[in-house]
Amino acid sequence: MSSDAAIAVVGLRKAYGKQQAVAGVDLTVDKGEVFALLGPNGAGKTTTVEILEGYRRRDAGEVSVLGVDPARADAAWRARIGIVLQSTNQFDNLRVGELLRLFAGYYPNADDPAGVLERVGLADKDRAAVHTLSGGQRRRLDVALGIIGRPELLFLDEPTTGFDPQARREFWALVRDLSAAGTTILLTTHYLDEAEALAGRVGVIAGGRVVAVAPPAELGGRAQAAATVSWIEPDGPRSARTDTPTAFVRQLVSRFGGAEIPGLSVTRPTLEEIYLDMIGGDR
Ligand SMILES: Nc1ncnc2c1ncn2[C@@H]1O[C@H](COP(=O)(O)OP(=O)(O)OP(=O)(O)O)[C@@H](O)[C@H]1O
Repeated sequence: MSSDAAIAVVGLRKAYGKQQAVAGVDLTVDKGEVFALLGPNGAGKTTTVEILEGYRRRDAGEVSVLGVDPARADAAWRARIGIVLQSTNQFDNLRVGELLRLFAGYYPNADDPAGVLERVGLADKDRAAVHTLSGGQRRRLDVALGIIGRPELLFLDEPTTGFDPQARREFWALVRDLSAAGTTILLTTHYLDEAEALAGRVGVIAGGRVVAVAPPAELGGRAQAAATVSWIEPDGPRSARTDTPTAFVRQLVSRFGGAEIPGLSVTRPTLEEIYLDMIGGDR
């Protein structure tokens, strides 16, 4: 397996009784990459990620995470990865800053708790009890707990569920900062715009297998897909699908005598359309 890979998976399989949750996943995530795992409910994303995190045993396959098999990982390896877990209410009675300082104590090279609270937008909640946080604030605290140990590799499982639009944008900026600082990030999300905004590559899992891996702009031949040109004629709106939108628009321009073409737009299929096409057979 390549030494440049933060995560390398070959032939991963896991069944729960008769249910084959992961049916031969191959996956490589390079160091420094932001990789988004997409897939419908029940596709096998969480099972795959939990195996990578060392929380679940696999039935078969080779797995290397930061050069170590997570099934045999120790505390030193665990300190190098960060996991943003779904919230638990185990620490509800602690104060936000107190909880973060407690977690910082578990890591050999922890970040500054006050600085981390600032970065996740919770600086003013240092003394608030955890149970008083809103859903979105609680999720930001989960992120703070995931990054306090300065992880080399960060797992983010549906990190922005419950965020308002502004909080999502702020979170995206935080992910970009972490990425710019060299953190490798494996993200699972159901938000296609999130994958498109953050990920260098996306992998689509369906039926326990990776069915496609590509940069978001190229997934499923998106970059080459036919374009739709839309405009408005005096008697109503028109649209046309074409492989040569530039030539098509040139013709329109000459037909409109060089004047502005009302309502003109040229669009390609969205990532969501391509994705829904791709998983269509699995729903
Ligand atoms: N602990 C378990 N016991 C039995 N079956 C399980 C268990 N965990 C997951 N499964 C099954 O394995 C399959 C894959 O589940 P998994 O949670 O990995 O999917 P997912 O892609 O993360 O889905 P979602 O998007 O809904 O989170 C599903 O059919 C699920 O019902």
